[in-house]
Amino acid sequence: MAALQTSLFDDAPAPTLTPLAPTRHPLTRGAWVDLQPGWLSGGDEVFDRLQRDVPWQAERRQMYDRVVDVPRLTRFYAEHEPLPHPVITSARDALSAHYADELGEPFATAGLCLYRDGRDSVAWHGDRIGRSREQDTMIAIISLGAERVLALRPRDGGSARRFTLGHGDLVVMGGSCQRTWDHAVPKASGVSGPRISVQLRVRGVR
Ligand SMILES: O=C(O)CCC(=O)C(=O)O
Ligand SMILES: [Fe+2]
Repeated sequence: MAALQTSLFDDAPAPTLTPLAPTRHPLTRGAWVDLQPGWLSGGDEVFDRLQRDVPWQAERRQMYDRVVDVPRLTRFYAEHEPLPHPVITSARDALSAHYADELGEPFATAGLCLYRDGRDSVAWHGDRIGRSREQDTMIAIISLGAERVLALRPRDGGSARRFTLGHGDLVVMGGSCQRTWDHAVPKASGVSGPRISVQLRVRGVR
């Protein structure tokens, strides 16, 4: 019965993307981070739907000569695959339009990650599978749910930066960031609630 299916979210405010006006934080070596806290409002409904509907999978990742469990759940949406919430499509299109001149191509794929609590994390890495190994690119992330830190550190040494991402915040890593810096979401002992990260990337970059 349709009425029953929607009733769970009937009282929730509709998800809304506010106009894009991120603040740029330059890093070293032509890397930068754009931030817009609270870009998505009404994200509770989005979080609940994604947590419930996405076919989450345990992640295995090749690291050196071993395959290890990465402590978080993920789901990758390839280009043209239907996305699990319409607001992700709207966000992808708004970001593609906003960054068109600078990026030169649209955002195409969506990687979703579920950090079940503060014990889930992702270790230091750059998204260097594909063209991003040699070329500048952008990775846009919408953060939902529990506040977590996105840490960044230059690969050639130097001091790390930490950006706290809250519910509905947008962060875009750009310029040389994937090649010259690494990033991580460290374990957070005080965090008991879940976080969902939605990462938008261009074709051929992971
Ligand atoms: O959780 C995040 O916001 C970052 C995830 C990430 O860096 C990745 O999956 O490549
Ligand atoms: Fe990453």
